[in-house]
Amino acid sequence: MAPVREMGTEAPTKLAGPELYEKLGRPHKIVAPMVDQSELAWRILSRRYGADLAYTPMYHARLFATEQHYRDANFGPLDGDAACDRPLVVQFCANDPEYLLQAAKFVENRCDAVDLNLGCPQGIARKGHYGSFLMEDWDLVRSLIAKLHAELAIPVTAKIRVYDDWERSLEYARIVLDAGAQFITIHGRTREMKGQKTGIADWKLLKYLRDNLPKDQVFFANGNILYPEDIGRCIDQVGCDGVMSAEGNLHNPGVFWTETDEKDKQFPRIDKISREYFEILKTTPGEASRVAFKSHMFKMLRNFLPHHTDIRDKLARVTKHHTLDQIETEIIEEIERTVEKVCEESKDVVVTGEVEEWGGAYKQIPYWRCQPYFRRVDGKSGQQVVSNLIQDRKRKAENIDAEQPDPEAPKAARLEEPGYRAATDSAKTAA
Ligand SMILES: Cc1cc2nc3c(=O)[nH]c(=O)nc-3n(C[C@H](O)[C@H](O)[C@H](O)COP(=O)(O)O)c2cc1C
Repeated sequence: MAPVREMGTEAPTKLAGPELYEKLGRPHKIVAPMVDQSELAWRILSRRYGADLAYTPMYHARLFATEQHYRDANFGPLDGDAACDRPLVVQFCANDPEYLLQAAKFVENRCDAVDLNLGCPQGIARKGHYGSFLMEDWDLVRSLIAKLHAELAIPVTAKIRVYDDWERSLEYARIVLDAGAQFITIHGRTREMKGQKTGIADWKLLKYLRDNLPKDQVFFANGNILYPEDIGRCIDQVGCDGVMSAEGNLHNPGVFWTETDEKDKQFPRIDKISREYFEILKTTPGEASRVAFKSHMFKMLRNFLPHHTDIRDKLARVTKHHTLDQIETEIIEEIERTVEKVCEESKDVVVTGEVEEWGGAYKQIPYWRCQPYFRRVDGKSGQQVVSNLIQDRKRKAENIDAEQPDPEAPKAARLEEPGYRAATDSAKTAA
């Protein structure tokens, strides 16, 4: 059983949002909660590359409250450790205030706040009636947050999605805050925007919400982060306190590196980052970090693996039965040997394109470095299209090849990743 406060005792006094934000060192680069992906090892790695706050994956409150095995598998002895895993917010999904409180009690001394997931759009959340499917049940949202606000020793926070209707989105955010949430993270996409329909997050709506919520409300924006520069752009455009990234962080932990423009930090070589991540993995106990290994590697190496299919095949064959020694010799060392050789033979330069209408610029990054993922369009990888776009602009600037425009360049506008979507969106707005 989780430790329960004695009947009749006063609700604990705890930090309000602005005080908590100060205490945590005013974090503004935030690792998003990600099921099976924002586990301890990944959080440690992301912090080394600039993240200053991290969220755990979403845990199921009832299972966490009632099943020791579930807790042990997901939240090991070093999770929330003062030396290696703070500041930390632990996220739950829930539809029962009692279970939510019981679950939260287990972690109240091992994190800085507990977050309620109000954004999960997946079928499993519809079935279980949690995440974004509570957007129709504001009374339940209120009672879940209010319960933690009244009875948990640490602050409660919430992460929500938006509605198409801006006023409704604002009303919803106010419900969440009035119930007691101290930080609010707003993912600028609606519940319907998922999978192929992901689309761009709406920073204009996020700005509207920011402007109409209390000035001292701690507000994190989520969505559309491709490159480190996008973090500053988002803070400027939305006026938020911090920026949360999920997919951008998974494909490139360097996305949070804004201190310098060193390419080894912003777009780490995949041999170096694989080694660094693996060394962390060796020191992090618990099932969660081991389970996440393969998926992290596939994402960080996404652009590299099509060039080195032997490594892709070996990685695909990794199972939970592989020992760390086997992983080291079969995968990590193989990547190191291969990238060393490639680097000797190839040009290792990051080329930044012109500033696009959406306010940022695409980059051409060597395939052996971490970089954002662009979905395939018309059989072309997004990265190919980005390269073509940059080359085309360069040629035009140099007045070369004027008669033969690159046939791929116009297709860039049809790519679905955030930057591309932002490009088409702002073009539409301007029109
Ligand atoms: C692999 C993965 C797992 C996710 N799991 C969670 C989760 O546990 N809780 C949550 O609130 N959102 C979750 N999300 C959503 C992200 O936190 C984030 O809101 C969304 O991906 C948009 O941010 P992005 O544009 O930076 O990817 C997940 C996203 C991904 C890609």
